[in-house]
Amino acid sequence: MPTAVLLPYWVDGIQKLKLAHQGPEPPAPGYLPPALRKDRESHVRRCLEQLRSKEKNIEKYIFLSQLKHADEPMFYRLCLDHMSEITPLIYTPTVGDACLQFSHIYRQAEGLFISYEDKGNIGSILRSWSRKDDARISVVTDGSRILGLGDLGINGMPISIGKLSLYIAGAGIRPHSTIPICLDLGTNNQKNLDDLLYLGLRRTRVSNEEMTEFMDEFMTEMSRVFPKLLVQFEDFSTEHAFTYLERYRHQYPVFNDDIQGTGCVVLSGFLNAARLSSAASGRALSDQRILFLGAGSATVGVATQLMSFFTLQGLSVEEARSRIWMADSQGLVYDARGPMAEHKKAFSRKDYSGPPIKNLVDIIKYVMPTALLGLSTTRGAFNQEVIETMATLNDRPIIFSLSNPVSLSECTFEEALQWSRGSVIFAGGSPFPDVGYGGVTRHAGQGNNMYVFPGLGLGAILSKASTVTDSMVETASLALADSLTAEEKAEDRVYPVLTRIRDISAQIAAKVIRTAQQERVDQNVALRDINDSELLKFVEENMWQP
Ligand SMILES: NC(=O)C1=CN([C@@H]2O[C@H](COP(=O)(O)OP(=O)(O)OC[C@H]3O[C@@H](n4cnc5c(N)ncnc54)[C@H](O)[C@@H]3O)[C@@H](O)[C@H]2O)C=CC1
Ligand SMILES: CC(=O)C(=O)O
Ligand SMILES: [Mg+2]
Repeated sequence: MPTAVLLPYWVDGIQKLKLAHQGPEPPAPGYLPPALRKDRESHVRRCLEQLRSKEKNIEKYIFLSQLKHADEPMFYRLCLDHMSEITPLIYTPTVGDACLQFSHIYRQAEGLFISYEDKGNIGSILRSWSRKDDARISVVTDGSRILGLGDLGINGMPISIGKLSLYIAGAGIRPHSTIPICLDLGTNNQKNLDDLLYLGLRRTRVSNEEMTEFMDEFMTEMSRVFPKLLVQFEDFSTEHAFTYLERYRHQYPVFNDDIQGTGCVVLSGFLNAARLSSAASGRALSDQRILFLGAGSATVGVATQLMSFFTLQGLSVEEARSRIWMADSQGLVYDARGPMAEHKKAFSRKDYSGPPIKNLVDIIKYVMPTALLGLSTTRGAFNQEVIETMATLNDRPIIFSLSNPVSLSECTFEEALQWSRGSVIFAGGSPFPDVGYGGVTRHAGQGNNMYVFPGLGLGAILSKASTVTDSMVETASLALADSLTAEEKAEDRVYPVLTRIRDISAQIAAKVIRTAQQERVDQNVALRDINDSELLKFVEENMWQP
């Protein structure tokens, strides 16, 4: 089996990467201990035993990273066979710690680092990637807003790596088709700048103008060197997230995971939650009142997706907008409050002009929300009083505590259950363990974009979409919402169980391909002529198996 170990080497002072294969393919018998020559299955158990022997999650992360380098198929075999155990170790919450400690736990090259000092020369750095023709998807971060942890600079690389591992595990994207990229445009994180082991440029972030010049060169060269590449922007700080999505989305196949992926996954969970709450209250979907805590890129992405869905249900744009309220660190967002960032304006309330309402309980009493969605990076923001107030107002309050990692979640699943006396319909951004309540095992949904980006990406890649349209994103959301089984519905789940991710990704991908066709952005036109079941089969057959 080939393994994807990347070894750095230098030509004329420029670092390049080459794939090193560990031993011949397949390994010559002498390289393997006798028991392994016949029996690979026992090695699965051996790897699992080694993983489980580590006490700290960060040690498990390091072990898994090294396993991926040494024996990639085995790493993905473990991911697929033990999805619920491994995902929190390679993704949120552990990936948050891996980012915080990246410069200290760094062992070997993985992915591409492109720094501001490479400006003018970005094309040659990209051309040093050894599998250019295979490249299909890249996750690109500039490390400026990693999860809710803020500006981590080059230490953000594990987020690109972690997301791509989920593309491979969750949707069967071929490992050698993925390129994790971290852009180093400096960092304003003093702790990193003072850290002698910090691996990035030791400078504060470049200006907006300098960044835009850099990004223009980067995107131009990316499309030249990797003409078939889909780019996922990840964890850019708020304004840059919006700016670069808008700047490139009509020119290249790109999407922003935090804006569009999150919008997509939260709409999906919200639709299932609204169905459950309506069974208790009889309230129509269009009568839901949604309050967000946090008014950043993720919140605006979700609010935009909800609004678009409500208009499809027959509401006017203004009626749809009127169902949505936002609160940020200064309280309720409303026009009369004064100047505000551009991205908040579309959802700033025009129907309130009193004094600022800063306290969340007061905001809830004013808005009377049926759903409270947290994307505020503020642990404890949904305290007992907040949840009790929501439970007083609603038979089944919808409370999604979506900030990552767990240490920044607005509340835990257990808190939400206890304080609402079991009535809550809950999802968290990170995984929360099951909780026994009233003699029943309750399951927290994981409202995380990881449920949709693998399938959305696979659909875009297989259809060879020239752009990723809003309708493709919306299709992915509705496909996920529709994917609940009868058993999952009976268990009050708002997202499917994670172990079904491959099936779900296949369904999402097939529907995304159909939407790409309807919008005529598909370049793989041969897929237009096959029926739905053939299309699903085509998708499944194209999923890489470890
Ligand atoms: N579950 C998921 O799939 C996703 C979760 N997220 C999480 O959402 C969080 C926010 O992400 P972005 O919107 O991209 O960040 P952002 O930086 O654009 O926005 C953060 C917002 O939170 C507000 N905020 C900060 N402190 C607050 C407080 N004490 N009270 C009320 N609001 C406060 C800020 O004013 C800002 O509006 C992060 O923790 C991130 O990990 C982001 C994307 C996807
Ligand atoms: C999940 C994700 O994309 C985030 O927390 O930023
Ligand atoms: Mg993100």
